[in-house]
Amino acid sequence: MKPLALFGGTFDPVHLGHLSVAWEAAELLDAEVRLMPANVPPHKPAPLANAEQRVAMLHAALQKQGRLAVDTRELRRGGPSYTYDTLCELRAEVGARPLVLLLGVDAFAGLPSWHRWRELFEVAHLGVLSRPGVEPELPHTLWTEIEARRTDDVAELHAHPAGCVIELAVTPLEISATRIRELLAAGRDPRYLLPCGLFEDPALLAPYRRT
Ligand SMILES: Nc1ncnc2c1ncn2[C@@H]1O[C@H](COP(=O)(O)OP(=O)(O)OP(=O)(O)O)[C@@H](O)[C@H]1O
Ligand SMILES: O=C(O)c1ccc[n+]([C@@H]2O[C@H](COP(=O)([O-])O)[C@@H](O)[C@H]2O)c1
Repeated sequence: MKPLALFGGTFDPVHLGHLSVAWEAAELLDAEVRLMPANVPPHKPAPLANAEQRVAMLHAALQKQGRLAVDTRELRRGGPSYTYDTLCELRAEVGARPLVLLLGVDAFAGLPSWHRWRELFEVAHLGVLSRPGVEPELPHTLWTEIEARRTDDVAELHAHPAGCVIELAVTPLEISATRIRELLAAGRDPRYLLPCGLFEDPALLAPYRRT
């Protein structure tokens, strides 16, 4: 069964790095991919753009394509966006359909600090996306947990609902939301780091510009 993959993030703002890796993950895994904005990201300062503004940017970014969608369940749930809770909610909806949690290798390295992190593997597979400029040393506890779960065979992810870890070598794009916020705050125009839909309405990038 075609997996459902969730790519969670703060998306403050969504940028071409997010879109490109999500798109390639959809191709590599032959999966339906949803971008899922966090309400309150558990390990980050509060975003500059509020939930409504971040969703508006995601919709503007995802125009004119049919492969990537937005899932706003964490915003509707409110409170801190613990991924384990989200995946359990999804598991109850999709039955035995394979679920894949997509995350960049920087986020993956921090997994042992996540809420109920070892139980994540019971509800989903993990798809770890390479990210340029980020080659973190994985903590020993994480290695131990993933050793027997690693695979490079996508068929394994289609055959089981959860439990595998696959590395996805995606095209490296050294783009971060931090850098984009810095550029916008400095009055610069990061035109080709962001999806063109974000420039269609000046209100979309207003949270990051100094007036
Ligand atoms: N250029 C990129 N290549 C690969 N993965 C990425 C890239 N940018 C973000 N990600 C991944 O996307 C997910 C959501 O990231 P997030 O929304 O925090 O963006 P960010 O650019 O890392 O933001 P910030 O700079 O504010 O920390 C994380 O799993 C992160 O590792
Ligand atoms: O569940 C957790 O404890 C947890 C801790 C840190 C991050 N996450 C999730 O990881 C995703 C990426 O987070 P971030 O901070 O890189 O935007 C986002 O969906 C967060 O909700 C989840």
